[in-house]
Amino acid sequence: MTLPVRRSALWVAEQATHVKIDRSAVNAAAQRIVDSVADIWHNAAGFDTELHFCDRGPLTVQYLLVVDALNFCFWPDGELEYEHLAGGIKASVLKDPSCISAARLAEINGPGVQQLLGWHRELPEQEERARLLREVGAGLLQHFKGQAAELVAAAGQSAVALVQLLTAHFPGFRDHSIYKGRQVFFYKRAQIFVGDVYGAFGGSGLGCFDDIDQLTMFADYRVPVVLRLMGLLQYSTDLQQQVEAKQEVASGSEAEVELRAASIVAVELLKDAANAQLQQRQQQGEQQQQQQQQQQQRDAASKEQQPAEGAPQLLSIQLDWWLWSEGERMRTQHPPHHRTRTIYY
Ligand SMILES: Nc1nc2c(c(CN[C@H]3C=C[C@H](O)[C@@H]3O)cn2[C@@H]2O[C@H](COP(=O)(O)O)[C@@H](O)[C@H]2O)c(=O)[nH]1
Repeated sequence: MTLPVRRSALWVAEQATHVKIDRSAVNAAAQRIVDSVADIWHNAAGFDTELHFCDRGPLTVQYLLVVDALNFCFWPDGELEYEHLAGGIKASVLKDPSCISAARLAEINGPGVQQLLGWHRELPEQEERARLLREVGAGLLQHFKGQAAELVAAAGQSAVALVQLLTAHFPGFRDHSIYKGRQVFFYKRAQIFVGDVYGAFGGSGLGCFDDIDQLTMFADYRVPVVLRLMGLLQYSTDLQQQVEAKQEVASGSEAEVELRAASIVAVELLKDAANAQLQQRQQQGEQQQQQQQQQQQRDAASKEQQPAEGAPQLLSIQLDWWLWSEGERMRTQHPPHHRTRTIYY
């Protein structure tokens, strides 16, 4: 089983006119990634357990589904960031774990969402966020005994199956567009939910997925900024002016779809180049070691050149977390991100 995300992103990138991928920048960018791979392993392995509620039990899964049902479009508030979403809901859960029960979610209203986050003013699209949470509560009650952990268990340790269950039962997660007459898929909040469960549980227990490598990066509005600064994405003059002037890029427009698709394809190219460089370093390291051994054992029978043990390979989601963290860290210095009013990212 595979997701339709990569394939449809490639199809868009091949004919994009508003956003181009500069393949000549891939190797240098991959070098930067490989030079900071220790940081990536730390970041990727270490899900941010300070920021998030993380007791490695079913309540953690419930919490992550609520976070990722609301994980979109903070920018109209100007002050609201992802950490306020994740941290605010964590504080509410610590005070009253039943606040995110399916029954409570199925009844929540706009002010109830603001209270769940502990935010000091009305949230952007507050009523829409309440509707999406009611949809999650009703869907969990109807299909999964009210438990997000049951939803994850129903996927049988398959990341792809979990994305399919989410998009089948919860319309708010069906992140797709129609581009030049064809349906193209991003599934950003569905995929990031799987990535978050994987990260929160350290890849074991409810976070164990045999096909986690099938997930793509999460097409948001933060990572494209970083990819463009690394020289991987080039915007048309019109799009560049629109983004820098903080003018909205309409949801479903060709430029918006191309921005998201090019981000997915660029991260795949970056991942493949970085993994090739990691493999090469591993082999060079082994060859140097072997030359030293052969130097010391001049008369020993020459050893069969063993193929390099598979160097640890980077996943798209690990690259995504690193790129996103870079974007978050530098967000006050970076140029503006594109602004699209959407429920998807
Ligand atoms: N591609 C990608 N996009 C991500 C995330 C996350 C949160 N990930 C954390 C969860 C577990 C780990 O600990 C990660 O650190 C949020 N977003 C998106 O960014 C935007 C928010 O930006 P700002 O307004 O600056 O907070 C918005 O579209 C939101 O949906 C990610 O990981 N990758």
